[in-house]
Amino acid sequence: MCENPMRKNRKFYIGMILNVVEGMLSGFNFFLLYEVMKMLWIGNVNLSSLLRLTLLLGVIFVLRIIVYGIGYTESQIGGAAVSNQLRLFLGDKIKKIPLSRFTQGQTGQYINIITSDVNNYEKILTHTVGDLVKHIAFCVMMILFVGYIWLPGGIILACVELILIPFLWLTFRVVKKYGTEKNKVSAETVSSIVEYVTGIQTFRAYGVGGTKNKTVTSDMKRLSDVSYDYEKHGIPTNALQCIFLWLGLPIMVVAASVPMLSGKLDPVAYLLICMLPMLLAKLSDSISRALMSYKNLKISKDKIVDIINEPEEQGSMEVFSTNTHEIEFNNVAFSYVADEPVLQHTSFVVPNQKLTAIVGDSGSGKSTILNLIAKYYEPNSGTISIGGKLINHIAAERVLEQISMVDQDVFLFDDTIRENIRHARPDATDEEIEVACKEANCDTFIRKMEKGYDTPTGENGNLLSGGERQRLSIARAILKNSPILLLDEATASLDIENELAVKEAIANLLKAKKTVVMIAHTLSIVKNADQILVVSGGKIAETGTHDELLVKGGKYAAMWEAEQKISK
Ligand SMILES: Nc1ncnc2c1ncn2[C@@H]1O[C@H](COP(=O)(O)OP(=O)(O)OP(=O)(O)O)[C@@H](O)[C@H]1O
Repeated sequence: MCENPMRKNRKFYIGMILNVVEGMLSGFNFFLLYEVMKMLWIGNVNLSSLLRLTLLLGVIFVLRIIVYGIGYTESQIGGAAVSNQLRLFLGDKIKKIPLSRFTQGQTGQYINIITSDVNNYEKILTHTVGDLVKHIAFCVMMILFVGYIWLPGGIILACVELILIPFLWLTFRVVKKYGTEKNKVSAETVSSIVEYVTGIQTFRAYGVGGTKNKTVTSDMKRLSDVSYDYEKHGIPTNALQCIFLWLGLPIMVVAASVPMLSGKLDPVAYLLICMLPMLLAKLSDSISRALMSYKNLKISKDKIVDIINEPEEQGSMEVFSTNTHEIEFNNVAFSYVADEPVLQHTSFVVPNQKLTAIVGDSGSGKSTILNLIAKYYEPNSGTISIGGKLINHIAAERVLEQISMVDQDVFLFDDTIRENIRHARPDATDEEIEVACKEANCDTFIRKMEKGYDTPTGENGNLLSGGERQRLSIARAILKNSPILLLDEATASLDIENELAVKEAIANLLKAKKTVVMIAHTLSIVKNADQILVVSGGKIAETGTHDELLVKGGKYAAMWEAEQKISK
């Protein structure tokens, strides 16, 4: 991966140089036009010199087409290559940003930056900058031409151009203030739209879809308000700027009339230099618009730079391997949100190749413990070690190589069943995938499907039932065959048939000798665990086997009793 993903390439610079050349060639036409008009005015029309000038105009025209064609193609290819390299970089970068960033309402911002901001940046490279340098080159040629035929006229035009500076400064202030706000609100709107589309089923079920969805509608209203504000504050400056730029015309008409009347300026030159302020005003307007959109698009560039500079997950990328795989929490404290502790002074040991179950009230921090083992998050204090080695200095990617995770939210890619399972071990053969599926109790339902293992799962597996998705994730864990297994048992929401199939699949998964940490939502499933941790109030309240905990008569015993009453 390149060091600076926004680095421009040779093609881009060639495109820019050719844009300047094209602008200058356009301006060169004035010199030739002037000569033709002079010839006509004097009445000294000579066929050979007329043909010579026409030929020159033709050559310039052809040259312009060639330069434009090559310049346009080069800047398009160059700009697109830069944005492509940028997209690949950002895709890789997202992988390294700590997971906690994605749970702080930043998802919409990331989506907005990677999609629309990168598109905007591509537009700067492929269009805005090219148009800008071309217009500026044309403008300079026009001023030089007027200066060539009447020096004070060139100075007048250059001064009129300088009027642009204070107006551009004012416009940039508006763009900075309202453009940045618009970009921020736009990112928030994307977040709420993503949430809306993801949860459309729930929204419909509760009749809060469409305009009744307050979050989406209020975000859209805010976006429309901030867009309006942005335009509203830009219009007066633009209008004033246009008026001042057009002042060049009367000034030139009056100023140039003096040398024209005294015979120092020929009427053809007078006519031409009186017409050019109009063209210059139009051109200056285009320059100002291009600069404004450059400034606007630069907001997108700054947002991309923010992602590029985001701190990455730290940790050694060296292979993480240990002889044993016991897991130890030593005085761990953790909170998702500052000052709202989820775990405090949490210490326990998960023995090597034994089954440890975690039970506790909803929201007590069970899943958080698994998230910390998998290094999805870092503890605020305390240490976590695997096989006697601290994991805080190891890259999450390396730790995760030792872990298989089966949890309640099964994520499936919009791909075939076979390829979805292969993600667990990319070099697995088709036979190995099928063996894993048999163990995970999914081979039968897969084979019943028309395309078998080549059946698409749909976006996030929406063509499969909850139980089928769970079993596919168990198949992934079996295929990965890693020494540590983190399991969030969640069969409560399944129908009886699926529940039995998933439970059988889990039993098969547990047959292999592994260090297993399993969150159990029903206690009957953990009766035979080697160790049970009871989480309560952000701490490990009790530890022991099922029998030991019943004898203790504490929280576990009370939970067991309650469950027995319900199941009677
Ligand atoms: N990403 C997050 N951002 C902020 N708070 C979170 C996040 N995830 C969980 N929490 C909070 O942390 C606490 C512990 O959550 P956790 O998911 O670990 O509980 P749990 O015991 O696994 O619950 P359950 O049994 O219901 O799945 C809860 O109060 C929850 O609201």
